[in-house]
Amino acid sequence: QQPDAKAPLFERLGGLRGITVVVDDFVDRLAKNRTIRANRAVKDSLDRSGAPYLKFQVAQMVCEVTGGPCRYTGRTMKESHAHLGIVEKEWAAMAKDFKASLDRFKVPAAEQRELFDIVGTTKADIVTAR
Ligand code: HEM
Repeated sequence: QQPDAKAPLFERLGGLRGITVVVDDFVDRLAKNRTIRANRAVKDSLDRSGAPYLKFQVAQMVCEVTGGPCRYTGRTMKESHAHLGIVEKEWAAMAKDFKASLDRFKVPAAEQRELFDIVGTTKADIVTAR
């Protein structure tokens, strides 16, 4: 028997402790990423609204969608990204940073895949330009 294999993804990610550590690292990478910062609207928004707010909202969302006890209260993905004109190559850059953060904190491949499948469902609402 492998009881852990059936635990909610939230728990397999280390709960809020694990999730907040990964999200903290991820948002820092994203905010420094050259491909991401080359998008003027994204750069201005990151510089203005700041990482702490984003970290809080993203962690809250990841907690909820992985089966944790949180309730996401932020704006919808469409509302918060449509004005940014995010393109495919910026999504790819984000995905790379995301993986780097998950790797850094040794999240196993299966959990990474599961999490990225969930995150991927937001893509159509986030990548709205070309
Ligand atoms: C290329 C990919 C992405 C970029 C460049 C990006 C950038 C941003 C920026 C700049 C904001 C602040 C918008 C504003 O306040 O004007 C934001 C908000 C947010 N993003 Fe993203 N994002 C990306 C992908 C994602 C993904 C994949 C998720 C999670 C599935 C996500 C979750 C959020 C959340 C929860 C907020 C806060 C919403 C609110 O203000 O209530 N983002 N993002």
